This record gives sequence, C-alpha cells and structure tokens, in this order.
Amino acid sequence: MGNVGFRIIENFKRADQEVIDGFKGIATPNIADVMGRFRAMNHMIKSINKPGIHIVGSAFTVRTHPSDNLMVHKAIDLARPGDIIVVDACGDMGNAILGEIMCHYAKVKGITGYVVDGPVRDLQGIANMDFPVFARGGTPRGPYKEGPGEINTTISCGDVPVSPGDILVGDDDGVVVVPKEEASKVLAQAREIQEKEESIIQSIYDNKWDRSWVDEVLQKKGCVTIV
Ligand SMILES: O=C([O-])CC(=O)C(=O)O
Ligand SMILES: [Mg+2]
Repeated sequence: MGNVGFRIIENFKRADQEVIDGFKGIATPNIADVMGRFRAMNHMIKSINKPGIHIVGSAFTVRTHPSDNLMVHKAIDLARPGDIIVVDACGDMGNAILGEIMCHYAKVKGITGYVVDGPVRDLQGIANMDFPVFARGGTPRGPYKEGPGEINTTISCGDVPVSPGDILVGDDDGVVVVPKEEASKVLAQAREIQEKEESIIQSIYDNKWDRSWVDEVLQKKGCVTIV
C-alpha cells in the first residue's frame, strides 16, 4: 500500500444493507453483551444530541493528528450515504475536530453521523439540528487543516479497533462496533438477547421471575449468610 500516515483508501467492502438495517432498534448493551462485553467504546464517547438517539451505519474511518481535521473534510467528500465517519483523533482534547458547518454538509450528503475520539465544537448548534454526533466533549478551540492522516485504514476509537465497513451502532448509552465479517451472527444473537430481556421484564410484572440463580451463584462462591 505505502505512504503510511498520509493516504486515502477509497474502496472497501461494506456489510450487506439488510444486515446493517437489522441493527436498527437493537440497543447497544444487547450488542455488546454478545461480543463478550468487548467492542463497546469508552464511556467518554457520548452523544451530544438530544436524548433518544439511535444510529446504525457503516464505518468510514479517519485517522488524524490531534487538533487537525484536513482528512475529516476529505472524508465528507468521499463517504457514501449511510456511512458513519469515525475519527481517531488520538483522544486528545486540545482542539475541536469538527463543528456545526461540517455537520450540515455531512447531513446534506446523506451521511448518518460522526463518532469522534476527541472534542467537537458548536455544541448548541449541533444539539439543535437533527444530525447525530458522538464525541469526547466540546471546546471552542478550532482545528488546524494541515494533515497528515489516513482515510479507511483500521483505527482505534474509544479503545476499540474500527475497520472500514464495520457496523457502528450508537445510542444514549454509547457506541458499539460490530466487525463486518461477524455481523450477521452478532445480529442474530443480539436479537435473541433483546427478546430474552423483554420476556424477563414481562415476567417481573407477572411476578414470575426465577431468582434462584442468585443463591446458586452465592453458594458456589462460598458466601455465608449470618442471621
Ligand atoms: O472550523 C472547522 O473546521 C470546524 C467547525 O467549526 C465547523 O465545522 O463549524
Ligand atoms: Mg464552527
């Protein structure tokens, strides 16, 4: 490939649209639970939109130096409708990686949202528009536009590896990353968990939730009850 650190990869495989769409309505904890509780981003990467958000899309990855957004601007031009632009800005909180103008442009291009391992700015403007952004926080300090950086290489975002084409799901809890090769299996298992949780909640109200497992675990671990 060559030119490590300053390169753009335009073509990569995305998961089937049917599989991507399947994650709509599946809560992020149910997806993380079927991946060994891994692949959920660090809790610092949070939605900065109004509560009630749920997004699903295909990862379009960007790696930048802290405080620089040249390659993010290029990514908006290249990403396809339905992609989520995921930015590894090294978790550095020095300068915002994007702001509301870049959100309006991405929205018009049909991009599903941004996930940024770093800060953003124009928080009020973004919160008032219907465009999902997940980030580590905000700062008025603006980005530089010098590069270098990479588009569509494997990055780290919120302590999770993200490859181009992986499926991202984000909601008020945070963001999970589903490897594209495993996506249909993870989807089937996450659906099962979601149905199981719905039936547990119903059984609570029917006064039928079997709690025997709690004492079984305590006994197995050697816990003593003193009366
Ligand atoms: O200056 C920038 O590149 C980021 C920004 O504030 C915006 O997009 O509104
Ligand atoms: Mg701005």
